[in-house]
Amino acid sequence: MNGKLRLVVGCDDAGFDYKEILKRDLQENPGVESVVDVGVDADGHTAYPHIAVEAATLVAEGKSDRALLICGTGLGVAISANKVKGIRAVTAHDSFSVERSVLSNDAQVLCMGQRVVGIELARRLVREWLTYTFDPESASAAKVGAISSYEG
Ligand SMILES: O=C(CO)[C@H](O)COP(=O)(O)O
Repeated sequence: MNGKLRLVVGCDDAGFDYKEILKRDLQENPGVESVVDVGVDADGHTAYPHIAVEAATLVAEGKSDRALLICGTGLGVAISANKVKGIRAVTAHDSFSVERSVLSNDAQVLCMGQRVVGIELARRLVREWLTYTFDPESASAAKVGAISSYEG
């Protein structure tokens, strides 16, 4: 990695508007190398679990560094992404949780709900999210390792 992030974005039809806005922000962010969009598109109706698992799989396979997923609440996409081995997906709508999702949990997937959070806060939180990097030497690392130890 050259220090820039390879990202994947995805949503269901309830999260489409935010996904498009946040994708544009990410494409213009100098810290971002690439943004892959796994849908849905404007007239797409794929259910959120399929989109979330596709995005999370790209991360688990090392093809993307992180994923940003949007549905109505941010809950279903997180539950679904967490079915992919090695993935730690969180729903977060506040600054502290977004920070700790990376620094405490080494979460690679951030999920938000278009029906829950205002767009300007969502845009700010995504900007902040990009600035954090997990420290594998931190005290949190052993706890993240303990999470992984419970995976099959
Ligand atoms: O928010 C969702 C899932 O967590 C999704 O956008 C809507 O799901 P539904 O309430 O089952 O339609």
